[in-house]
Amino acid sequence: MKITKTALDGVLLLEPKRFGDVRGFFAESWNRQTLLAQGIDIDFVQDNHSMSEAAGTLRGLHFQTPPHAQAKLVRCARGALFDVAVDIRAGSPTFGQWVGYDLSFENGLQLLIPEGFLHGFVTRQPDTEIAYKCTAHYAPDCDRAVRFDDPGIGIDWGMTCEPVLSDKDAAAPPLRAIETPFVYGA
Ligand SMILES: Cc1cn([C@H]2C[C@H](O)[C@@H](COP(=O)(O)OP(=O)(O)O[C@H]3O[C@H](C)C(=O)[C@H](O)[C@H]3O)O2)c(=O)[nH]c1=O
Repeated sequence: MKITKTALDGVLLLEPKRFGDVRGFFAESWNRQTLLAQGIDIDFVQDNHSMSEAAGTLRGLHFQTPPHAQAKLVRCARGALFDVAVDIRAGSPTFGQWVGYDLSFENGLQLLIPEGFLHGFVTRQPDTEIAYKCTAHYAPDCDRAVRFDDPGIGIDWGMTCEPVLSDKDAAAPPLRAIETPFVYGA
């Protein structure tokens, strides 16, 4: 498992080893001991899987508030997507800053996103499927959204057309308008 730090403290890019043979490949998409051996002590309670039919479908920017805040391990099970994390930890030197990575079935890359970050992605191919593990269960009352095109964050989604959005995401407020209950280093 190759692990690469990103510009946001705590957000990591993971590359599981693929064992190829005449049939295709095998990879461990998550192994608690493998990550623990590299100092990452994390366990998950829920797996999510969504499929987006159109290229240019954008889901996010989302997070859950404590006590149901979620860390996520994100991968692309089919197709390709651009995955984004935004630091919303009060006091963080990178508060409001973002990182984005191309995750695809082909490259097998994963993004590990701790609590205290917004998460969103835009698909690059039709029928793209995302699979991600969460450290806390879904809690609708704690589910929050921030608008994907918040000029205060300034994410370059690499889009050439208007995204396909849920009504919730289309109506999401800017980051400055919501309470961000996370503290850097807590
Ligand atoms: C997230 C979630 C949703 N749902 C139900 C609630 C709705 O009836 C339906 C669609 O939910 P939503 O529109 O919030 O789904 P996404 O827009 O894909 O949201 C997710 O996308 C971003 C990128 C994330 O990182 C979060 O996991 C999550 O916010 O699934 C559940 O039953 N359990 C869940 O954990």
